[in-house]
Amino acid sequence: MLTAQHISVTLDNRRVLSDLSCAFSAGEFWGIIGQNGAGKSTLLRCLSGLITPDVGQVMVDGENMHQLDPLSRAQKVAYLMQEQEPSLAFSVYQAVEMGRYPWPDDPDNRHHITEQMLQECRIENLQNRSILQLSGGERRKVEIATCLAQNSDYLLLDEPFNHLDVVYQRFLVRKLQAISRKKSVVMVCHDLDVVQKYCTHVLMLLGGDCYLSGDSATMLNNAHMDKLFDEPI
Ligand SMILES: Nc1ncnc2c1ncn2[C@@H]1O[C@H](COP(=O)(O)OP(=O)(O)OP(=O)(O)O)[C@@H](O)[C@H]1O
Repeated sequence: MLTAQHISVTLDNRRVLSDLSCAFSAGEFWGIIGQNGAGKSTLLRCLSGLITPDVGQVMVDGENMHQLDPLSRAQKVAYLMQEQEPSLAFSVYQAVEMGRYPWPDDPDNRHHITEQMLQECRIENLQNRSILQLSGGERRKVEIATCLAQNSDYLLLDEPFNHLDVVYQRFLVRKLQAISRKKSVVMVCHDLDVVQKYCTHVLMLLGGDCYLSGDSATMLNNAHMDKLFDEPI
């Protein structure tokens, strides 16, 4: 289980998250929703171990996330950032292969998994291209394939559908749903229809120390939506 226990985060002297607790288990597909600036990405950064909360802790399978070495952490948790700007001219194949860095693969196995991921994510036609020369959607597909190649138990995805066409969005959400039957998938998503249709659980960040979480059937009602967005949607 991946848990945040009473975490508070301050950035630039502003309290962004306050006394937030949540828990994510295998077999669950979580949608994190909230207004712009509510702290969704900050929470994912905390859960991934990239930033340390001022108060509280993040635990993964009984261990303190911030006491794990980077490789052990990456074996547990894969994190797709909201936006990533590549600066080095790796090929698509090399970029996806890097997802395997936490694991001591032999070269054949690494090659096999990389090829498989390129195919599964429908990007084998891009494999020799430089990641610097891809369109926004193509690059997003590569970032997703890299994340999935990591094969971690917990997938943290910040707006994974950014830049993707509608067909690929539908393909991806179904893929994430299938993955979530064995692992834990936690995604920040602004598309409430997608969250309603596919997520088993929802975490709503309402600002300050106010948040709600539970199964999506209970959470996604009009009263909660009005609270979340301060006006009817
Ligand atoms: N590095 C930083 N330094 C200072 N403030 C930051 C930093 N990163 C984020 N913030 C602030 O923290 C708050 C939460 O940001 P965060 O990116 O977590 O929000 P979000 O809910 O993911 O928003 P969005 O839906 O717009 O992506 C915002 O007010 C933002 O301006």
